[in-house]
Amino acid sequence: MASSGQVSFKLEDHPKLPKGKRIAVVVLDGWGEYKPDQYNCIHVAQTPTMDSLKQGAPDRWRLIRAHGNSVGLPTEDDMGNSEVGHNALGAGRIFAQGAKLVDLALASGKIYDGEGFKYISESFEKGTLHLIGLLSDGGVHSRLDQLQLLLKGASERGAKRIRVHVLTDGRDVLDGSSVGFVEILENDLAKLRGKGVDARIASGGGRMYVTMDRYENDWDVVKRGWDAQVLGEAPHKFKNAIEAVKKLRENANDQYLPPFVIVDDNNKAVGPIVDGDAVVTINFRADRMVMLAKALEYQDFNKFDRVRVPKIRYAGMLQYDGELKLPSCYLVSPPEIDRTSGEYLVHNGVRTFACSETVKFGHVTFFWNGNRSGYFNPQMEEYVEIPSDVGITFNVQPKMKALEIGEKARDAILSGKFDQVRVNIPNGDMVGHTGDIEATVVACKAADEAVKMILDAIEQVGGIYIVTADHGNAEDMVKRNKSGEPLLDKNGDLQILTSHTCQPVPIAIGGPGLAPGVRFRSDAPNGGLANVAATVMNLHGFVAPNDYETTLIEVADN
Ligand SMILES: O=C(O)[C@H](O)COP(=O)(O)O
Ligand SMILES: [Mn+2]
Ligand SMILES: [Mn+2]
Repeated sequence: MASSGQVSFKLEDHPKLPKGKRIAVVVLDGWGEYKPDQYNCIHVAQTPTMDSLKQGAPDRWRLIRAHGNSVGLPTEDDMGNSEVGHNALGAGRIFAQGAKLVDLALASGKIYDGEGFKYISESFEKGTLHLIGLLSDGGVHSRLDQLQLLLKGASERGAKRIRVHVLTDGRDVLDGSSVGFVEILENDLAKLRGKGVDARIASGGGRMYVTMDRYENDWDVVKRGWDAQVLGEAPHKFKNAIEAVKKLRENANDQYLPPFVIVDDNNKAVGPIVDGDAVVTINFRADRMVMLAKALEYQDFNKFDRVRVPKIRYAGMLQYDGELKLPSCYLVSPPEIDRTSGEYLVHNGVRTFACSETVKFGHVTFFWNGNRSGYFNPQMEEYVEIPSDVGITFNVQPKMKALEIGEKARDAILSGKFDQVRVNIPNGDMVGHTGDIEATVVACKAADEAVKMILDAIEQVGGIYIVTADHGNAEDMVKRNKSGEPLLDKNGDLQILTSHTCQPVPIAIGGPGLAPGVRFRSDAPNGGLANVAATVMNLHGFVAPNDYETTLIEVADN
């Protein structure tokens, strides 16, 4: 049996469950369970397939935890997200995630002792330190308090000139909150200036329009950021970032603010990135920083014309891709997510097909495999990416590519070439993030239709399905007070929730191939996403490794 290093990947046979079943693993992105009211788009939408799973078999449907400590986040107030959710689903264990690792490194001061910080600090004497990243307290990609600590720590350790390139959020936090975050940052920078550090905001833009694209869906997004951050060029110029964000918000929401640069009295950008500077991308989460990391680090790069490629010392907050070793320098070591279920299964003869559309493709591949790009074994795996629509907000096309994903999965199941067919269906999440309730209802219906296609195929081949989600989103579209009542803003308008939630997510198993007596255990009430991998391994006829979180199922004797 193949093994890597000291690790044996051989799995024990399950004492009761057979091998060789075709299994569909369906992840509905952003599909939580919440009380049925008009702001619960999953409830409002027609979702007969998901409804039937819930109503049909009480011991084969349950809820599992998908937020906070159950996915390795710092606190129980942290909502789940795709990275930590798919990591837990794929790896079967709970790893302290980037958010937590950065917290610890900042609290202990170890962040400043590492190679990454030493490397960038060589630029502090003569160059500028640039910090680029998402400015919010969402805790999904980055956190404001971490940026604040880093600003303080770097200036105390010799950074004399600092430029911050902000990406406004409104997706993991309320739309409109960007102004407040910029104010807090400006305040901190003013304090640093009081101490003799030349610290300023240099550029900005909304995260979905500037810099934070993912999975190479639209390089123009990264180019817009490059132009502003590196070249100091943008269609909008302001003397002051608070004024910039307030003004640009008149025509766009936080996620989509156009790029701007801050200029001096001579209309000259105050902080382009030049030779000798240091750059840190402050996001800890990988997917939406990898593209910029490539642009900053790669000599050979042809995704857009960089015009000028400054010789910089660049470090990521974390290393974003363990396989590509990108970026090569980083401030905090990423979680070491090893021996994922995907790796075990290919070593045990399970042929795998994984598919989503571009915006979620890396979720069922890269995140699922522990932030690792590529195949474990190309002979055993096929990953299919359906191109996402480009340049639109997904409330315009709420059906997205759900049916295409359903078709690809169906064909893969019927082909007989695969033992596991794994998909992510993005609609509830991607449309939920737009805050458009009507469109999110359409999105949920489309996702449900895709699930039906997959379940029908499983029915035809006598297979097994396992349907779950990575975190909540579409099940609650408003901000609420402690008793669950929707909150209004100062104009009396509903406060729309564009972000994820802390709600649990459903998990259902079934299909004609499910052995009689298989049911969810009643003694794992706190089960979460990390328990799914052992469950899937069981359904493939194997016992999960000892250190995996326990399985959710048992086989009752009939
Ligand atoms: O990156 C995003 O789109 C959001 O910040 C989080 O959404 P995801 O975790 O579902 O990808
Ligand atoms: Mn997600
Ligand atoms: Mn999301």
